[in-house]
Amino acid sequence: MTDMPAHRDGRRTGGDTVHRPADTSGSDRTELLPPGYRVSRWEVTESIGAGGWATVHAGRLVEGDADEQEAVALKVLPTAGLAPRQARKVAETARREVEFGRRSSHPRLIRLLDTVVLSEPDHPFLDGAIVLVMERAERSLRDLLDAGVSEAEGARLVTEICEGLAHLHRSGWVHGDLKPDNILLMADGSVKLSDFGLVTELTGTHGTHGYAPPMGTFDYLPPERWKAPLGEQGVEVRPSADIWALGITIHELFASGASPFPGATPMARGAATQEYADGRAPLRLDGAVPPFWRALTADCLAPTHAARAEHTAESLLARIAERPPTETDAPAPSGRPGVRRLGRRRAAFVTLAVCAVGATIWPHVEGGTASGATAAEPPGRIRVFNADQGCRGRTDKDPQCSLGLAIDPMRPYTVDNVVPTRVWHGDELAVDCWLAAGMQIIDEADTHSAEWYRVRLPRDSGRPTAWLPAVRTKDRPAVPDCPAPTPAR
Ligand SMILES: Nc1ncnc2c1ncn2[C@@H]1O[C@H](COP(=O)(O)OP(=O)(O)OP(=O)(O)O)[C@@H](O)[C@H]1O
Repeated sequence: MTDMPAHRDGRRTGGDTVHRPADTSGSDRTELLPPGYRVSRWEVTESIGAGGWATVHAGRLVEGDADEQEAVALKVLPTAGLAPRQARKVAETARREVEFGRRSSHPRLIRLLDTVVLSEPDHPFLDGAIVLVMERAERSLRDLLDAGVSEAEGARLVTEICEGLAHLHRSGWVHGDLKPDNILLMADGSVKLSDFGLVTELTGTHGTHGYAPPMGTFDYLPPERWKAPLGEQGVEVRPSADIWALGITIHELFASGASPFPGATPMARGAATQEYADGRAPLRLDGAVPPFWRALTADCLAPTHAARAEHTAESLLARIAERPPTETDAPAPSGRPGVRRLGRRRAAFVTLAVCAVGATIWPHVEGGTASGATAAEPPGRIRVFNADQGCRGRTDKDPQCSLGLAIDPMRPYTVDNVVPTRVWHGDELAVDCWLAAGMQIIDEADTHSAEWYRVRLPRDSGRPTAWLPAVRTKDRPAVPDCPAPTPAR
């Protein structure tokens, strides 16, 4: 979130000029808290960066239980020295983040672990500052833009962004400031949305809209926001605003950071946005954006709320799941599928913990045994292991904790390559055979493996078998080698 004129991209919303006060700390804002500084049970290790209102530091847990998250990010929102109006904005930002963090939890959203108010009578700039303690990401999507991504990698990233958005919208919230800076990448490469300072709860008779402070980031604001009246409650926002921001983000992802709207400054690009929305200029998408994503981006960038509203995060996820495979998804000559254009990026990540589209559960697992398997006695059995600690030790089959089985172990492990049947931590599966060299998978604990197990599916699931990455089980049964799999759909 920002409405600062001096921000990296000169971002600021229209009609609400707010200037950051002179920094009274006497130091670089990003070093607001020195290494070793103690914030409740955490200690600052280094600085990460600064946004419009906040500075973010890396921290580690120095007092707590062994199963608590050790690496955290500490987002500091100082209020001292601000004019009353600015202080109110910071407090409102913090209030939204905390309220949202308290009520929402999803694997695609950065988790808020705690909030702390600093008491530093001898340091007026820090005294009363609010610190949000969050899970720590490795970097943001912004860091990937210059180098560009392959289509397969882009597909995975957009899928995961949509999963986060779909959850938000389903739960009745609008993010309000979606952009590559607020799309964080964890150590395993998975996506989590962050920065909920402008998050808005949908109200209205049918829960269709909410009201937010007149802030945001110029380059990601939908055309209607430029003309939105500012009422007592703020400006009206709807989920379609996030879909617009998603369209800009997808374009930037495939076009090495380029906006679809021409202009040297955010204001100029804003003017171009309005020309397009008024029908005075066509939408010109960069040729680097692959055909499937061009069509999707154009729908996200439908010029009016009404036209955009039919493209929800859920419907986009379903479209992506149906995406026909392209050349970059096909096995590479080296026999290591899909890795050619990933460069330093890893081959494939376990990204299928959540699959919002058409998931059905493993219907015959009772007491942890897959009794509905197809043929007679299987050569082996394995238990599913979920690296996400929060998903272990629960028995409620929460969809957020479900794991996917691949259709083809040689293709990227993405939503278009999984069967509808889901499995959960502890499920026992019948195994036919072991594959040594499929698509390489990296789990949340950074375990790499190209090994897979072919597991049997229940009789009524439409196909006899599917594939579980070996990183998803701790068992190593003595089963025969699988024959080389033939490409499947
Ligand atoms: N949980 C986190 N883990 C790791 N880095 C983070 C985390 N949250 C934020 N950051 C990084 O810290 C920096 C500042 O983040 P912040 O949310 O304050 O600002 P921003 O989103 O860049 O700007 P603004 O909120 O003003 O639009 C960014 O580089 C961001 O990627």
